[in-house]
Amino acid sequence: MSVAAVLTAAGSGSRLGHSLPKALVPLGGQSLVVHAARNLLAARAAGDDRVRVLVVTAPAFHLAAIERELAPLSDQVALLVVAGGATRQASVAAGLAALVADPRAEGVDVVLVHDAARPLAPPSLVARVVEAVREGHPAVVPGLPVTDTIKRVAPHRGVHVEPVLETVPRAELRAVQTPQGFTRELLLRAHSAGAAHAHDEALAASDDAGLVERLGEPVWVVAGDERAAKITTARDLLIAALPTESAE
Ligand SMILES: Nc1ccn([C@@H]2O[C@H](COP(=O)(O)OP(=O)(O)OP(=O)(O)O)[C@@H](O)[C@H]2O)c(=O)n1
Ligand SMILES: C[C@](O)(CO)[C@H](O)COP(=O)(O)O
Repeated sequence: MSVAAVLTAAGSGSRLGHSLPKALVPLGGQSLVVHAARNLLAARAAGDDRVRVLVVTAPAFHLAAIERELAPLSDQVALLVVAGGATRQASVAAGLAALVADPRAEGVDVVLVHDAARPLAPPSLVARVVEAVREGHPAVVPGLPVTDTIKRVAPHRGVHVEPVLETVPRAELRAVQTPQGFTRELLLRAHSAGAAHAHDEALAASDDAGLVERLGEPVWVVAGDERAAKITTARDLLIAALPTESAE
């Protein structure tokens, strides 16, 4: 029994507007993908349960660069870098295909899926997700309560003033982060069932738990962590670079 992680790093980072693909953009002297990988590998769930196989999805033209970045970690973990796909879902599917084909993943029964775009997700969050899966929850996501009031609208193309349909009860909402954790069997089944839509951005699932929901299987939420914020824009990168009080 052991844990593997698929670390998605194949996005271009178009909204970040950097000359490098987002995963290779530096933050405090290390690239985002190295931060994310180090935090995954530092996590220790109960019983020294930790990530023993790491599959990283990379932009096809930057495979070698991502491999070079992560090479220093190869003495801590069985490491694989594979080309991603057209969508995040397709990239995760490519990572899972590489995982199941690798003999080093034979004993893996829990798989995490994590975004390099969330480089500062702390090891304690990773361990919390693994432990919730081990406790018998086959699909687990970290989530934070939302602090804004959320309204559902009726968007119409080309119309810049949108009518509100309703205010969604905020107490029921969670903003979901990564890493998300799954039993290997369930994650493979969810991706297999969703494969037909994986390459279409409009139809692909925006997270892996969404594919599990489409199967009709339950998904569970554990407490998220503000440090796991997603870096999407240049402003997010500036905020991530601010000193924090409680580095782990
Ligand atoms: N085809 C894709 C698209 C995204 N990702 C990964 O999925 C995570 C979340 O994606 P996002 O933050 O949207 O990253 P980008 O797609 O790179 O950003 P943008 O949409 O601004 O181009 C990131 O770690 C990204 O590298 C991926 O592996 N393969
Ligand atoms: C997986 C995710 O990070 C959970 O919040 C999010 O759905 C990724 O979305 P993106 O549009 O691919 O950044």
